Amino acid sequence: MSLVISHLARRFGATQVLRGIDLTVDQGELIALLGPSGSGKTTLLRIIAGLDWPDAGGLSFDGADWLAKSAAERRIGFVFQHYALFPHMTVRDNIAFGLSVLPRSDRPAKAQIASTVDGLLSFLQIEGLADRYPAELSGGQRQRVALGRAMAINPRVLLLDEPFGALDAQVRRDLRRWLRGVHDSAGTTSIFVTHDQEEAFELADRVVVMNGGVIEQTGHPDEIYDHPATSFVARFLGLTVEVPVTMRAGRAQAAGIDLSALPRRAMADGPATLFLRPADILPVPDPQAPFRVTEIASTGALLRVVAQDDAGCRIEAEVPRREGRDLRKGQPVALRPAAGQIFPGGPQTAAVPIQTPMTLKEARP
Ligand SMILES: Nc1ncnc2c1ncn2[C@@H]1O[C@H](COP(=O)(O)OP(=O)(O)OP(=O)(O)O)[C@@H](O)[C@H]1O
Repeated sequence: MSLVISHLARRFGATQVLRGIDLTVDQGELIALLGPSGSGKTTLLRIIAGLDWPDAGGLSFDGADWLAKSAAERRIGFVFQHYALFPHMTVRDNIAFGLSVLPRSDRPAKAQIASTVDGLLSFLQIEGLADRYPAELSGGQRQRVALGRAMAINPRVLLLDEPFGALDAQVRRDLRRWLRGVHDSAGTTSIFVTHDQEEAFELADRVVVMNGGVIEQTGHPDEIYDHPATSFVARFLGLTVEVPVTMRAGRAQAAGIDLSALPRRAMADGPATLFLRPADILPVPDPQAPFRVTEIASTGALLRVVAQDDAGCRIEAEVPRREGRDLRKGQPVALRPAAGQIFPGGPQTAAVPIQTPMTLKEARP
């Protein structure tokens, strides 16, 4: 019972918001749509929900054409960022709502609805809130209730649009774990939208990274983290240090940076860009090195160390406090990246998606 999205396109006026989305979501999967603002995540979710229609492409569930079905016929559960609970109804009545407005022929008997709601209240660990009104709940409690309301109709697919976006960090973390548990026990197929990388990685079975209306990469969180497929994904996932390098006979070279540990790769000679995470760069005191420490600042457990060479190349590293205790401002340092990605092309062209990333971490020289 997969949800199959094929070549989906959507334009609003002159703006092409979705440019050919292909994605298959399997039964029971928890998928995160991750991407910056305006990348088309919500538009895709709304089309799946039946709240909007594409200009081209297909959408089917379990072989049935969903574009020919109304939102109600699709039986989708939807949770929005801003709690859409009915303020004049208790939690119990809010959760019962979806069932109590079904056509008479499909509507369960009152006692059946009450027992479904009791079951959900207990499953979602919100029994104590049953008789409260939304105004008497915290933000986190409201989102639990909103999920209860979405799940009451036993949805084929559960869609969550930044469900925790309006909540503070600690509540978000608690709710994430709670949602993952609920998802696993209920076995629902779920798709949630977020622009929070940590949230996507902690929650999802698979992460779909979107940018400018296309899918840049789909994969298990570890796969995306370790092997970003494009320079966009690399930047988005924190590989924010970009160093121009030259590829020669499969080796990356950059003045003053020790890339000797990097493996030989089957890449054409010429300019390329090395993408590094600040945490993967270790500055090591070395009197011969052309880089000098220009800034050291503590962020708590980590030291943020900036090193610069005479040519103006500026590289920022994050070093565990203990490993960086010998570093001093003005000191010459050699830079030794422990891991990184290389994409062909200089820094200007590195923004163009390239399909052949190079992983330095696991490859052998
Ligand atoms: N009904 C509409 N009419 C015109 N433009 C729209 C409409 N809905 C969305 N857009 C535009 O489509 C683009 C994608 O919007 P969408 O909400 O899908 O992005 P998003 O990735 O969910 O962003 P965010 O994280 O900010 O919610 C934006 O440029 C937005 O302004």
